[in-house]
Amino acid sequence: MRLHLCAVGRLRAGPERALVDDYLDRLGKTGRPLGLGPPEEHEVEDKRGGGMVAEGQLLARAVPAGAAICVLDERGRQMTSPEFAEVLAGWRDAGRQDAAFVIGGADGIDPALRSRADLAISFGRMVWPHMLVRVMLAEQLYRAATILAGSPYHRV
Ligand SMILES: C[S@@+](CC[C@H](N)C(=O)[O-])C[C@H]1O[C@@H](n2cnc3c(N)ncnc32)[C@H](O)[C@@H]1O
Repeated sequence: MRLHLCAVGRLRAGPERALVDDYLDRLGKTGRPLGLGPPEEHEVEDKRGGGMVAEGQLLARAVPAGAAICVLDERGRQMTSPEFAEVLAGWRDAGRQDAAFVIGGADGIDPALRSRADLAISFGRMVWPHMLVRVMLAEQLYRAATILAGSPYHRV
């Protein structure tokens, strides 16, 4: 199952870019024998000031047809890392070819796209900047792969 990180905004060179690259690289290596990955990033930018709706349309185009969709949203479900790993394994075992993880822009994720999501997850009730959410998502995807691989990276 390919993993797609679909996000508003370009992550330029800097600490967040370096962290995302590192976690996605590790995820690619750990996930391959598990049938997870390779991870791909899809960055979208609406230069016409169309706001959340225009961003939602660009994000929707970045989501592959038939993909399981998980939106990142502070109002979503808070889950443990092993629970998140189980969700991924469940989608993979159900034969999903793609899973897309969607991070919105300053105004959040358009309800039209949100309503198509299989899952909405929250990294807590506080709002985080989208670039930090991308780092946290990359880390949690890598962590999920290590949990499914039985590696000692994740400790309770
Ligand atoms: C700056 S936030 C926008 C918050 C916006 N006010 C809203 O209503 O969604 C940008 C994106 O980061 C993600 N995000 C921010 N905080 C989050 C959290 N606590 N949990 C999950 N995702 C979060 C969401 O995808 C959000 O669309």
